[in-house]
Amino acid sequence: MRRLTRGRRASRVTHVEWVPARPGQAEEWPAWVPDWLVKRLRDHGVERPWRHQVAAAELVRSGVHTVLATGTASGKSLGYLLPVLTAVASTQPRRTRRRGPTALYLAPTKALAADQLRVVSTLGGPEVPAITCDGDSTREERDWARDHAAYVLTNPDMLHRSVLPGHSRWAKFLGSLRYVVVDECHHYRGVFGSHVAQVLRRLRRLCAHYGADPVFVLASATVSEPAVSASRLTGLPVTAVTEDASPHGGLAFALWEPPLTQFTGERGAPVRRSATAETADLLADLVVDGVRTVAFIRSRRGAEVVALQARNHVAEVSPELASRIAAYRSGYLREDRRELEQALQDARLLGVAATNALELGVDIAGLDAVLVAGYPGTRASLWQQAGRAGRDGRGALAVFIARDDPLDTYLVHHPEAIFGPPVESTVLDPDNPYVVKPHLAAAAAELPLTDADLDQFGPSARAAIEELQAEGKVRRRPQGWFWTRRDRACDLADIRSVGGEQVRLVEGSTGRLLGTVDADAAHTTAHTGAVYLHQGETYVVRELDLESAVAIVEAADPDYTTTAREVTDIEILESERHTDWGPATLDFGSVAVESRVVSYLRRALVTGEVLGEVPLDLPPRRLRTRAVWWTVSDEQLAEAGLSSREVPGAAHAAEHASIGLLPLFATCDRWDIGGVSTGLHPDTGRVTVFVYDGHPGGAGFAERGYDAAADWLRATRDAIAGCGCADGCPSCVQSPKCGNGNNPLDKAGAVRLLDVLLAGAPGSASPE
Ligand SMILES: Nc1ncnc2c1ncn2[C@@H]1O[C@H](COP(=O)(O)OP(=O)(O)OP(=O)(O)O)[C@@H](O)[C@H]1O
Repeated sequence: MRRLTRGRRASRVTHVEWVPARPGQAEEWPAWVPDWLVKRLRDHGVERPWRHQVAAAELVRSGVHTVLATGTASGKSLGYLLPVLTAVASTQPRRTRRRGPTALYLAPTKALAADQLRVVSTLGGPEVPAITCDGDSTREERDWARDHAAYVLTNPDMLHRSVLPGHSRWAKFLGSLRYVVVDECHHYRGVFGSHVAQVLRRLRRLCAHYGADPVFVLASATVSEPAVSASRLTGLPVTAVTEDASPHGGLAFALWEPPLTQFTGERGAPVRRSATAETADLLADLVVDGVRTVAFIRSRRGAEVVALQARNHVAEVSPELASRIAAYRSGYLREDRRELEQALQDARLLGVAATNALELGVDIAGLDAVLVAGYPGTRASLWQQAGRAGRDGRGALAVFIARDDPLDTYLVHHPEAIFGPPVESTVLDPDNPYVVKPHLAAAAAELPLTDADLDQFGPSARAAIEELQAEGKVRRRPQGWFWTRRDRACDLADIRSVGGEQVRLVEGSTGRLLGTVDADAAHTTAHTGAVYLHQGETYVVRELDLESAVAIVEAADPDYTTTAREVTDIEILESERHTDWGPATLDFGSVAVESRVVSYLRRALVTGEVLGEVPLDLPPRRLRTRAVWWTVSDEQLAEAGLSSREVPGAAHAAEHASIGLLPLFATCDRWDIGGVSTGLHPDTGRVTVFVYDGHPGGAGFAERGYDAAADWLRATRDAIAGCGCADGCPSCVQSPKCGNGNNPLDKAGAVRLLDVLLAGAPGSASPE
């Protein structure tokens, strides 16, 4: 640590948190855990369970829906495996076995389910017949899963497309279902989360039909209010276990802010050295010192650049050492991960630059340091990555290196947001009518939908089923609503997409179909000239043809990235929730948004320097969604000393920074939300700043913004005020996707505007 911060670099470390080593708190095995299971666990080095594992296991065993939200590698799996394996195991000889209780395990990725199968097979042995069932399974494997398995590992996609529509073949399995395990449940957020929430409601309805009422057990990263998110996801009351009793080694966790350079960006704003360049330097230094390090970078291209630069730096000192740095770029293949773990383990490799692909399911012992280049989007991910350091109980180092955006800047200056109690919550809206509707159709195709069923699908279900009826997709008969078409109802919902039409990505030189992208997202990510990342490979879009819904792309290796810029108008349709903050107002409700991509910006990959802006001619898109918005009165503007000429720049700057900071409170990506600000909005008659969900029907992010508004806008104010630049830069108020070229922006005005807004917010000291 000391060596890294020598000389000029000292000022780049904004904070070091010493996380002390903590001994584990073990308990005795619950009396109901069978001896064979205890023996197998002991054989695998688990002498006794940690306290939180027993707490969760007892709750689950007694039939309470439970979410286990403890730290990375705290042994969450064992917390649910104890009761689940105990319940579904059978000691009868296999041939004479009758179908006993079953369990279903859901993972967000196939790779994670495959990894979990190894654990379950090892612990469950012949007593628990287990198998994965996913898109790659053969017919024989699926048949076996249905007819013989006690523990089936799958994913929500497979449930949605195969298991639920074909439920009659799964009748015995579903009728015997005792437990549903939802692993890494913080992944089910935003629109994807809303879809999975509906898939789980369909699952529960079919289980009830076959006479089962399974207990749900969820595992989550540490987030705020895990029980609330888990309840929203499952539609059931859920109890949380959050106290982590597993041991960990000491960790020095440093926060790092790259220095300003002599480069200037848009409107003469100072540019910071890129997180990528800074990370490459740190990785090189650590490797030279023989420190086993993994650097996490958001994009695959970035990971390659970091590995290459680190190798070049190290080669100046020792060419031999340079070959012990690698980029991790082989997707999710398990063999690759195992090879990498092994190479790091036996020190053949000393430095790895990896994407988040490495984040889940890697058990690397003996990692001395972790570098995290840029906030990985959620605090859960940050800890998941940093938590890879020091797994073997020895002291370790983690460094978070800020990129130049408002959230990263805020974090390096506000360590409590990383080390204090979590404020981020896993956000999803199970009642999004755009999501509920296709799932109701799928449910009606599975079994006729009754009035009582509709209640399970939430408050928007009744209107949705009536729409489906008007469209002639379902018909009402005495037993309920039926699906009337010959096509598959489940095809109406693509649970990994946000809805709407799809644009195909076609490689021009080969005619190969690479995949699809939502038409709406195509405007911002697959426009002509865009650098497009697909499964880690880089392509440049030669042409986006919206009429035929095709983007022609070519593999390429450009040394720049692109960012689309759009302009937006917004209309308030209805305010659903309202609060007054003194003379200021805060609302949440439905809005109609019209946006148009007008150009794209090219930025150098390594330095982040702006290379130029290219105009685009794309049609406007319309979106009905939800937004949070605030206004202040004219008297408050006067109090803030803002003249009518200054108001638009102040509001615009506050809007940009608030979009940047919302992901701290709601697990969303900056790209999932948008904003609009105006000095005078026709629907409010006042200066108004909106932040909206970028998906039809909303995704829950704006609502979380409304609920956490005082903390969120206070953090926004502090992020702007705390940035070291003079007049605004990408680290505070400039936004890469601003369609107005970041003009006008008034940094100082934004702080004054937010101050008058927040004066009447809850938790504020009353004005003197
Ligand atoms: N009571 C225990 N005693 C000793 N080792 C344990 C105990 N419980 C779990 N382990 C070990 O700890 C490691 C991490 O466990 P596991 O993968 O279940 O954690 P997790 O919380 O699910 O991790 P992640 O954060 O990656 O989701 C495993 O190698 C497991 O065998």
